[in-house]
Amino acid sequence: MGTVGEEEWTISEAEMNVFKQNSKGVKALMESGITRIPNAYVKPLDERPTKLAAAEADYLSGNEIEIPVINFAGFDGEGHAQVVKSIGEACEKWGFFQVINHGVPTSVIHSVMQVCEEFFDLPVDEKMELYSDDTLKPVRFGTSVNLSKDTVLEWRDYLRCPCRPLSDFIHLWPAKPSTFRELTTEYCEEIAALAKRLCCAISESLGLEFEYLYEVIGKHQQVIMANHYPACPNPDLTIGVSPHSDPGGITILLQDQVGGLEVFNEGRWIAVKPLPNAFVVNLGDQIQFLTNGRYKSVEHRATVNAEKARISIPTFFSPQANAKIAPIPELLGGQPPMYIESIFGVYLQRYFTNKLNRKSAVDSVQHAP
Ligand SMILES: O=C(O)CCC(=O)C(=O)O
Ligand SMILES: [Fe+2]
Repeated sequence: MGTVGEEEWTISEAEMNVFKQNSKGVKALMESGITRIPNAYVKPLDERPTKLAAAEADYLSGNEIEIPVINFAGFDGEGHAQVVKSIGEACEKWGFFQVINHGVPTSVIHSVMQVCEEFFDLPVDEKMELYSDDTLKPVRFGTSVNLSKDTVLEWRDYLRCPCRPLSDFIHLWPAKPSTFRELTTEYCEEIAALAKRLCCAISESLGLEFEYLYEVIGKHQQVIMANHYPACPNPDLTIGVSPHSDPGGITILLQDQVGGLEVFNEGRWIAVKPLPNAFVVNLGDQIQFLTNGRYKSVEHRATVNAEKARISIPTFFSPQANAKIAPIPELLGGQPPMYIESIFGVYLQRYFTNKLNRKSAVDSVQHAP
């Protein structure tokens, strides 16, 4: 271990080698002569993931606060109204929930997790064939968030694969592991079916036509990401993914059992406890705009871990690039719209060409008070 100080983190050569092995993107940067890497991951004090006192106290007392867990089994039967009600409450209070008994086969879940793990385990050179630091390139292997804007790097590598229309993208997906395309396609189809049902449930909870949000969000862009957070020599000084809200419509995230995802709620960071085979569902910025702020996109972040690498696999569902997004008139309830109309593709481009910065993108389309 190197010397860990409050403000500075000097690392030994051995640790340096860990950096190089762990982050393939960083390896590429170093080879290109960038020298700021040794301290590149050390966040300023106020951006380190120290939990706020209240949340710490809850952990210690065993009185853990948890995001809602929705049992989706009742959705197609007698429990329908109750499921819709619980989802509505979770969206309103949290913007985040976990879903169990969701109908996606366990075998499909295990296969995609495994094949993503195998992808990250491939030799560096093979992954580097897909490497790009251009955040507008659809299929890519990358590191951190936006290397042209990040002042401190984030401790993660990722693989991004758009899925719709599949024929436009599948040939660009990783060819190795050899089962990647087949298993990921199967997973994408299952997740798409779940996304449709969730969009319908959320629409119903708002009193909208059943397929309203499916039509605007659920049936258009679908992008699967696999995030890989290597074990980190000093997890308190850095972060896997900085606080942000997702820019799109809804996100359905699969995570392994390591843990690290945290949600900002009532001024505290709440850990999302991994549940086997469950999905974490969260609302993106477009839902906040469409509902005039009744349902909000919620900030979340991923912390890293000293012992274990972690994988999370979010799938993002978003409107068409040319969709005009504005508060739905029937949800205004006599209030003025809080957001100006925006074109989703323009919003997204702005989001991805800037540094991840909490909810600053949302502010950009907010009406002045
Ligand atoms: O790894 C996680 O749990 C969160 C990842 C995330 O928020 C994202 O990729 O947008
Ligand atoms: Fe996210």
